Amino acid sequence: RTALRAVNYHPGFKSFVSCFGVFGFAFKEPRRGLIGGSLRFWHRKHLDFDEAGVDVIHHVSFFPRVPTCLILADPAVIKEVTSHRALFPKPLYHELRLWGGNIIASEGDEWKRHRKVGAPAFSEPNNRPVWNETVKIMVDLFDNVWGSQDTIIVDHVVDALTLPVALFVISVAGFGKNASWQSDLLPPSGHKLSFKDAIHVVSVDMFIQVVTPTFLWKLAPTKRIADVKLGFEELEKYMLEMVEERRNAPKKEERYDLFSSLLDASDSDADGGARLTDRELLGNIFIFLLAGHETTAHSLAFTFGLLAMHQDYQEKLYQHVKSAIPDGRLPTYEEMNKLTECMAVFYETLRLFPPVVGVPKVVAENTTLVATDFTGKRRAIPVAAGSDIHISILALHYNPRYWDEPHAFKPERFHGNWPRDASLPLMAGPRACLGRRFFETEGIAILTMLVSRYKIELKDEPAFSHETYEERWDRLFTVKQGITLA
Ligand code: HEM
Repeated sequence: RTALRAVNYHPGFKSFVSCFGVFGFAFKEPRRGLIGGSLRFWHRKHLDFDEAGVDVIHHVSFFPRVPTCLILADPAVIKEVTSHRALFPKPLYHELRLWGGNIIASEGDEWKRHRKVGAPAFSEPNNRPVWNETVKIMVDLFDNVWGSQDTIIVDHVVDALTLPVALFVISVAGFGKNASWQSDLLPPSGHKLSFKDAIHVVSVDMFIQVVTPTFLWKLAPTKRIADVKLGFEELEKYMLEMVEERRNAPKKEERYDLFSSLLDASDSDADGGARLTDRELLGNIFIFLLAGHETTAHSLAFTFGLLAMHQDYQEKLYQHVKSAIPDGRLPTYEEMNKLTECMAVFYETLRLFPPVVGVPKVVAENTTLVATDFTGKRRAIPVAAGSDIHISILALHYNPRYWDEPHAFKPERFHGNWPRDASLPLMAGPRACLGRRFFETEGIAILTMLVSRYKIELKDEPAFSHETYEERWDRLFTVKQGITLA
């Protein structure tokens, strides 16, 4: 009652266990009144807001504590929150400080220092190498793995295709770590896991490390804990090897990639500029590797699924790619801006399946947010210092006030004029995604190359031959919610 009074009895929903944080992830499926469930937003999309008649609602829960959380799907209110970083900072994301402080899991001056080190590597001159490396990785896949086969059957699109591609691209373009389909999918000597498997285990199961007490972690009494522990140990070993290899490499040329910026900042002889400790160096290597491939891999997988379900659109995309790059040669970085249809397909995929479904903020000082309800009335919602805010990217992307037929796949809506403030898969304001252009560059290169050579279809399986379109959609797009929507 106190929590409800604090928000002027503004509409919303309550549950015993919160939808957010570690418990939201532990109990994912919502149960009426009892469990909030992190998947609530996936199931409900914009429905809670439709029922409330306004695009700002509250969530009150009792466990693990009694926070008042405002959930936002209103572009104007979201803009207000994302553009005032000091008034609405990010929580610290302790779960993501596994090796040390880093650019994603930090705030204030600490974040400024990390951003100063990382940002230059994402400026325009570094996009061309991202494109060129992506093209090389795709050519290696086509020529040396898929070869002359007419039909390639991929049983698990993320594991076998999009995850390795995205990991290879960030490894090579961000860290100068050479990648090849022949060697990188198996553990090299001295390792028990491949680099891909080590980072995958950690990204999927990092919460196990967070919730396991230290003595149990050391003992690793169950197979699950032992597997995750091995993943952590192996990933740390890979990261330390990368650091050592680059530090000991003869200086043949000046490099300006992300890894160089991070290493320079952690060099004890470095004078001036932003500095990183050794733990922060590992913290950032981990977070850039993670942020640089996990979201991209799942977005590409959803894109291929959507194109497989919409053959008409895939044909349109194919014709577009053929007219932009007519003679079947490899696409060049200069041609990227011509590939507008690929971009529209990505934006629409990210609208329907935003990898980051919501972004948390906290309220630093007592303030008031003003939302306009569906009858046009302005409502002032008081928010006390210490309250939580959750920007629901999912609800925003399915908001029928901004998107016509929000559940339909219609990439054409991203040509011409579209409501930019209602599409925020990469967030906005000073804490917006640093890798936006990196993702767009690698994504367009991958999509262009794949659709120009292959037609993406769902595998014919007799067990599913009588499925309706809706049943097929549900089977194909059953989501899992880890650190990203998968
Ligand atoms: C589909 C692809 C991607 C999506 C949907 C995405 C989404 C996001 C979102 C929503 C945030 C804000 C998170 C928050 O405030 O809690 C973010 C931050 C960030 N992303 Fe991405 N991202 C993508 C790709 C990438 C790539 C490829 C990289 C690096 C190569 C990257 C690096 C980062 C970094 C460093 C931040 C933190 C920025 C800061 O706080 O200063 N992201 N991303």
